Amino acid sequence: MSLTALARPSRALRLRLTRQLSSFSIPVIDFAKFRSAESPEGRKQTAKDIVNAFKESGFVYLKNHGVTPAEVQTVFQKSAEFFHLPSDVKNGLAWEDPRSNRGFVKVGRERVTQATDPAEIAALREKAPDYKETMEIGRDWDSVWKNQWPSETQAPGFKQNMLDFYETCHELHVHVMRSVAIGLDLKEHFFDSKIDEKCHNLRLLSYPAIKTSLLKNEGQARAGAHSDYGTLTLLFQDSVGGLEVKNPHTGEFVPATPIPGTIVVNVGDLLARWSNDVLRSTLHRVVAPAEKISETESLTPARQSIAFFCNPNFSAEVSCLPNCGDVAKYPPVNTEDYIVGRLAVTYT
Ligand SMILES: O=C(O)CCC(=O)C(=O)O
Ligand SMILES: [Fe+2]
Repeated sequence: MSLTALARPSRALRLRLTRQLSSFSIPVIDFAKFRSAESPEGRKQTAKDIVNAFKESGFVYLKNHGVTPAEVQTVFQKSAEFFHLPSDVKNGLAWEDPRSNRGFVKVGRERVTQATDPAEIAALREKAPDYKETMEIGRDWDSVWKNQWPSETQAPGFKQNMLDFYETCHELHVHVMRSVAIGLDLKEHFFDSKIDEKCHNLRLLSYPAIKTSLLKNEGQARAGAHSDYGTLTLLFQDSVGGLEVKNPHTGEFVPATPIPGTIVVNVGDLLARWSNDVLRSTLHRVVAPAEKISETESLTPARQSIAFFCNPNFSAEVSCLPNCGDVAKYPPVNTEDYIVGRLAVTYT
């Protein structure tokens, strides 16, 4: 056999590799098979499917997840009402501190990115801020940090709905983390005591309508390419579209098209680190939706989404999990130090 033949993979192998690289997909997983626990085999298989998807793309769509359509609809409605409040009311509830990470963030204050140099991030924010408004909500009983609620007259029912939704999302996080534990051949309840203090962040997002041409400037997007920071993100999107996920093999961004009734669930950086990069925290961004709106100057329609960023307990130390390789790639890190550090550089 010639040396060239040795160095060059066979045509069949090349074809197989090309197919693997281009077959990046975000699977739809029926979570009822896990949550309703009808058969142990069904649960185990679902857990394996979720973990395999988290290894491959870092993203899944969950259907039959247990969060009712009525609850999601109400939260979208209350969120829309909130963003319609006058600017001075919203600005009176302004986000102030990464340690609190609560309150209203107006267009231009955040620039999510993978850059780590504060000067570089500040320059990016100046040139191409994220074109979105958000409202950040944390656990409501924190002894130090307080949520920035609008009054009941300004936003009737807002607070209670958000608090209920916070609990619902926390519960779902516990179930999905149990599936991750099983999928990684850990004990089902391995994560329970490390994620029970509800140190999460409920983020309401509103992307105003914008001339599509403005989103075409270099580096500009509704939300720039970034990864999330915690364990998992539960993302509820409306039907507008625009979320894209980066295929780690090809560098291409692939649309995560909205599928009614599903939740997009993705792995965050802390879970990737916990798993020694066995699970993948994948870059994603929000751009103008794929379809062209009109021939001349097109307007990208307003979009709403709701992200629930799940975190380990802030006191939890994140260090290489069992069954995730012999050599830890990262030193242990304290959850709060890590999350607050990441938040501190993305906001102005
Ligand atoms: O709005 C979306 O679809 C995604 C938002 C997002 O990725 C984020 O806020 O981290
Ligand atoms: Fe994100």
